[in-house]
Amino acid sequence: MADLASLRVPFSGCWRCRYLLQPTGKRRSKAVKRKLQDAGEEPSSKRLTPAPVPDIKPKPGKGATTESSQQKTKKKRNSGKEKEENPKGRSSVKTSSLFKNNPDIPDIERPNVKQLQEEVFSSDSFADLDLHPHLVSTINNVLGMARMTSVQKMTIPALLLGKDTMVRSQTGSGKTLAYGIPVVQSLQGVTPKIQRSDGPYALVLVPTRELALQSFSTIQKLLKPFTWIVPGVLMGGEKRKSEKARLRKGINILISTPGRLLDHIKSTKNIHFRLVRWLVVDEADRILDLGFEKDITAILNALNSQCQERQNVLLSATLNQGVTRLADISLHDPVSVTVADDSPCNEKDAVKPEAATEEPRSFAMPGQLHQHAVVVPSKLKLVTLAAFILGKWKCKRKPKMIVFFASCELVEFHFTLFGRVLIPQTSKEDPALFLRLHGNMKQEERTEVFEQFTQADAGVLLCTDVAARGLDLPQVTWIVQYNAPVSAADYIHRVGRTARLGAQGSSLLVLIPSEAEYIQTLAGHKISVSEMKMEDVLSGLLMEDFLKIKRVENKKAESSGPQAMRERATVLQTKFEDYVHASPDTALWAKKALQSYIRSYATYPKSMKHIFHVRSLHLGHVAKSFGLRDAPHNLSQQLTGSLKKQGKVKQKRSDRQKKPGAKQRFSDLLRSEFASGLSPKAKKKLKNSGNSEEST
Ligand SMILES: Nc1ncnc2c1ncn2[C@@H]1O[C@H](COP(=O)(O)OP(=O)(O)OP(=O)(O)O)[C@@H](O)[C@H]1O
Repeated sequence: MADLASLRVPFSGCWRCRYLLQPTGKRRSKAVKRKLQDAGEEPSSKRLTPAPVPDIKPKPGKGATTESSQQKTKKKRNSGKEKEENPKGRSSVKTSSLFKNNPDIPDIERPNVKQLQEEVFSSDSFADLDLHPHLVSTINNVLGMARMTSVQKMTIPALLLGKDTMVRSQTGSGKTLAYGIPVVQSLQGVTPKIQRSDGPYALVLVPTRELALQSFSTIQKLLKPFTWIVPGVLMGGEKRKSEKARLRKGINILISTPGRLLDHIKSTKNIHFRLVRWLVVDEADRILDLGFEKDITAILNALNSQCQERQNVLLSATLNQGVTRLADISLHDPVSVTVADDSPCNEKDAVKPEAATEEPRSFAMPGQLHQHAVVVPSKLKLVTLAAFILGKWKCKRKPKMIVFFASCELVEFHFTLFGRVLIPQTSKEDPALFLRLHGNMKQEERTEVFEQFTQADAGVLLCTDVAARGLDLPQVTWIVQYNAPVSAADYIHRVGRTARLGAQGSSLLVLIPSEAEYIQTLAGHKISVSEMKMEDVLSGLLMEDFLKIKRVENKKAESSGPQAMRERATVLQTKFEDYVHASPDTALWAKKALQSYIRSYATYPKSMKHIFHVRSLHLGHVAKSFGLRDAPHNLSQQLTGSLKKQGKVKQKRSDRQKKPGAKQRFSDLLRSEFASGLSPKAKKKLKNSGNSEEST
């Protein structure tokens, strides 16, 4: 695949079981349901006349030949696929219906919850604090800030008193300065004056490289009048050698990701923590969770063995009382700063062991954030996302949008697919910035993309959760979650990339019908999401001329309304499918992306499996959202094969004999996917009824 990094692109419980186990005709819930088909149209499963389809020529080449032979075989057994005779009498399109045999979309009622709100700004100015006048003037003149935010007003005095502090306040409320200002204020007053060669006085841990760079930049600005204090950043992906050299020269405020810091602790002689007075753990719930446990324990051991007296600060928008459980952080008589508190705990509870397991029920959400969810059948997911992006790009004010995916592979797939399929169709005069960011990219590229998106007025950033925490990307207008997050906390951090510091922002969560219950889960955390109708998103396609169907002159009137919208969605889907099936390589590439999706789906925590379970997925339908015309039949082998390659399914022979291993489990999982939960008997019945999986 060509590297497209720099492309500029112009431009629910039992219900689920019923859907999987019953033929389409019987999929009729008693609950009030909305149909995809509008009232004027015959029910999809009964429609006999083929729907009008676009005039798209198959791509030439090997893949096209393969595809057409596949299609020939399909024709015999397939009653559900649409085809159309073009004027010359040739069958031109072979796209299965996007709008047939989909599960019903459950009605979503906006949950009646009152979100926790914070007052973002206080009425106090930085000059009201007992800060060095040069620091105040730097805040006022270099950073351009006069008033403190609420979290700053509450946190800075506590930290200036030397207290250990746990800080929770909503995303985009100014927590970086809430710790940055007291650190700088205290270090500028150290006598004798700090020397570069002294090494670290403050250690700031953050979860990602981009956040490390961002926090470094803020601290650097604050240090403008105090040139003798040297800040520095360590992060994976950079040359170790140059970092070692910088460490040797001396860094007084050290900002690092845990992994990289541990790397240096193990391998760099010149790193010591003898003078450390501050330990700041930003996004502490993330850093102190299981993923970083080993690293963080080793770092804290190194710290504890060298410095006894230090002030500890933990911060996050989703800080919970359990964060100190996994790490040996001995907070001494800590102050708990919570700007909007809904938890039953009071300040003292913050350190009580029994309170440590308690998850706050809810977290504050930005007041100007408008949250939406759209429920879309799997088959229509891809076109809906494309329609949403295209629709927003047509608006007068171009969007600055972040789209979250579950894995690096998914980001790469959609980045390339959208780039290749949408670029040639959109205006050259109005090119959109289309970027991607994920953990498998080289650091230079990550930094470049981060800076490019930061500076852009408009653009679409496709990314993983690497961009979910802490990043302060200015003027982001839309957050799209194409794959649901694994926790409410992750949801909050993702949407928190917009509507920062009182600004307006919107978010869209894309769910398939079996995931609709997730909206109630969010409501349990006092997160209120309103429904956006799929049809409204798809109707944006009516503005796209490149999706217009070329009709035979005088033969048929231009369709309008829902019918036209469906036709255009089908044209767009066909374009994606044509690209994916243009060669065996692209088809394999799409299958791998599909594998990645299924793998990521299997990683939802146990507590969420009733909503997100691979068995709820209909592989044939999901395949469509990867531009694949049918469910790949060798996916199981490919998946286990690739896992084996990665060494993830290595087992001793004796173990394999004892119990089914990862390979077997994955294989079972996917076999159930192929069967969509159907026993061979039920499958036969379904086939006889004319609703075989292949026809969906
Ligand atoms: N007192 C202030 N006045 C004006 N702007 C401020 C003030 N304090 C911080 N900001 C700005 O607000 C934005 C958000 O700040 P910051 O990134 O520190 O938020 P955060 O609370 O750490 O967010 P998250 O929880 O997402 O990490 C930044 O652009 C920052 O420069």
